[in-house]
Amino acid sequence: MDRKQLIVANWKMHKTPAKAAEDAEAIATALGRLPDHSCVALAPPFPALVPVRERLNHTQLLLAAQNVHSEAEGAFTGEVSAPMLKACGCSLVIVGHSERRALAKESDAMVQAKIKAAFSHEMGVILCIGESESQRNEGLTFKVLDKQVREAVKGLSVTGVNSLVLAYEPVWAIGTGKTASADQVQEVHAFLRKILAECLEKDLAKQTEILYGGSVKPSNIKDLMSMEDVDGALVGGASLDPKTFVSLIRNGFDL
Ligand SMILES: O=C(CO)COP(=O)(O)O
Repeated sequence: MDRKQLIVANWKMHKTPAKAAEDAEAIATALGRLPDHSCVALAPPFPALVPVRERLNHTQLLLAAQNVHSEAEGAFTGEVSAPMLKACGCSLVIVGHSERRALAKESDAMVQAKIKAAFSHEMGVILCIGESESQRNEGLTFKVLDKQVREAVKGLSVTGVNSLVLAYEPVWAIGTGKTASADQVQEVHAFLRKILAECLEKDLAKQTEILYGGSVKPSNIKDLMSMEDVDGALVGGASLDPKTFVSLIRNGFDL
C-alpha cells in the first residue's frame, strides 16, 4: 500500500466558529476534487468542529481535533474525549503538539494514553514530535526524537498503528519563520522511519506518513515535499488565510 500525501491545517486558538466554517467552505470550494492519494484535513478549535463539519459534508476534506483526553468520560473539567470528537465528525486528532507538551506539561506517557484512546474510537492520530533549539544545539535531536517516538508507540496494536501519522515539528521552527532545510528534514524523517521499523513492523514503517511542520509556506512546501520521506505538512500560520493555504496545497500536491 502506498503512502498518501497529507496536508493539515492546525488553526490553533484562532477563528470563531462562524469564521472557521466560512474559511473551511472557501478552502473546499477552491480546491474542488483532489487526486485519490492526496488528502487535506482541517483542525479548528473545539467550538468550531461541528460548524466546520457541516460545511465539509460532501467534500473530501477531513476534520481533525487539536487534542483529546485519555479517558472516555468522567470528572475532567475542561477536557474533551475521543468518543465526543468522533461524534463531532473528527476522523483525526493531533496529539503531543509541542505547545501542549510545553504549556499543559504533557508527558510522553500522557501522549501514549491519548493515542490509545483515539485508536480505541477508530480515530487516526497525528503524533507530533520535535526537538527544542537548545536540544538541537547540544546535538540531542536524534536522541530526543528516538525517545518521543518509542514512548508514544509502546504497546500499541498493529491495527491501531495503521492509523498513525507522524509529524516532525522542530520547536525552533514553529511560528519563527525559520524552516528546517529540506535536507535536514529528510535526514530526520529517514531516521524516524528507521525507528518505526524497529518498534513496529517493517512494512508498517514504510506505510506510515511522516509530515513536516514549522514555518511551512507556499514558497517552501514544494522543496520539502520533493524529499523521499516527506509525505506532507502540518501547517500553522500559513493555513489561517484560505487563499494562502489553498496555494500552499496546490504547490505541495502539484495541482
Ligand atoms: O505548530 C505548527 C503546526 O502544528 C507549525 O506552526 P507554523 O506553521 O505557524 O510554524
